[in-house]
Amino acid sequence: MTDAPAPEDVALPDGLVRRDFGGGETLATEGPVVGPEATDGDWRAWDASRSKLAATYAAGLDPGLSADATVLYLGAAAGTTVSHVADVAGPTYAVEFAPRPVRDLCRVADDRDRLFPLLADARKPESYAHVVETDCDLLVQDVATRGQAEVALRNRQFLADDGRLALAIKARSEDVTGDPTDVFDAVLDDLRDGYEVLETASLEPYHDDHLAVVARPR
Ligand SMILES: C[S@@+](CC[C@H](N)C(=O)[O-])C[C@H]1O[C@@H](n2cnc3c(N)ncnc32)[C@H](O)[C@@H]1O
Repeated sequence: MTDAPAPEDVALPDGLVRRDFGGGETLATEGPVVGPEATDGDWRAWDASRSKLAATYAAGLDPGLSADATVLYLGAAAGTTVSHVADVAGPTYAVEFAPRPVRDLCRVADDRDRLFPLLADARKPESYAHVVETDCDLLVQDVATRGQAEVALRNRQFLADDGRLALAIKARSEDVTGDPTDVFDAVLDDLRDGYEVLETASLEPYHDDHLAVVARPR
């Protein structure tokens, strides 16, 4: 593992910029508006307090997003974060198992021809293996559920050998009462069955008791 650089030193891919919307610099992507968010022309503010992936950048980590990357996103909810990912990346498969947010996610995808919503359980990758490309460049995981390492391991099959996993571990989803540090260590230990952990960083102050992890398949 390496020390994370300062957030402003993390190189951003084409399509992702730092921009001041009036309250200081924040990340921004260009695309159709989703819900209440600050905009400037076609630029949309990507708020770290509403997105673990944006907070991962704010923590000084490079999650491996790149222009035209093929992305599998697990735990898409109503599409807040995955909309920004699809503004930047190529084909973006968005898995969410709760029907209600998927309705909103489908509306977000209506405006984006590279975003493909999938109503599916991320613990059962066989249910979407016929749709999702293999050799994905990036696997983003933000599923607030027990067994977060196991979900990442089961979906490793979709990643290219040189792909990246950008995972947000929520301690309380694994163990409500456990010390978050112990919980993170246990999840990272399990994750190492299939991944080499490259960088980790706390997502505070944006998201309490969350750890960002960037890893690659091994
Ligand atoms: C913290 S929210 C995700 C927020 C979203 N990533 C964003 O930033 O816009 C976690 C989501 O994971 C979903 N989830 C939990 N377990 C899941 C599973 N096994 N398969 C698919 N989605 C799951 C939940 O329904 C919830 O919408």
